[in-house]
Amino acid sequence: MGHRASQPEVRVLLLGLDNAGKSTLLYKLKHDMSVSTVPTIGFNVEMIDDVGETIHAWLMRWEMPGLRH
Ligand SMILES: Nc1nc2c(ncn2[C@@H]2O[C@H](COP(=O)(O)OP(=O)(O)OP(=O)(O)O)[C@@H](O)[C@H]2O)c(=O)[nH]1
Ligand SMILES: [Mg+2]
Repeated sequence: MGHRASQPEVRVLLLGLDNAGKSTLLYKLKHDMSVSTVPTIGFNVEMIDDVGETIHAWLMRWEMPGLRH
């Protein structure tokens, strides 16, 4: 569904307690910006194309002592 042949489609199930930040993380990954959320009724499904660079940048930052957010 729209992904490049060299990049396999990966399906991720995001689980967490109420108000844990699941929707915030989902939309941060999709739009690379913080959005205001309301409690989710049911569930959200989003297609996100190529988050590799974003995740790589996060991992690089988290691996730097003292730079955690
Ligand atoms: N301080 C802080 N607040 C966060 C973070 N992530 C999300 N929040 C806040 O936590 C609240 C809940 O975030 P949501 O993303 O709606 O949480 P959710 O897990 O989707 O909640 P439900 O849909 O009700 O299960 C919001 O007010 C967010 O702004 C974070 O990393 N740090
Ligand atoms: Mg939610």
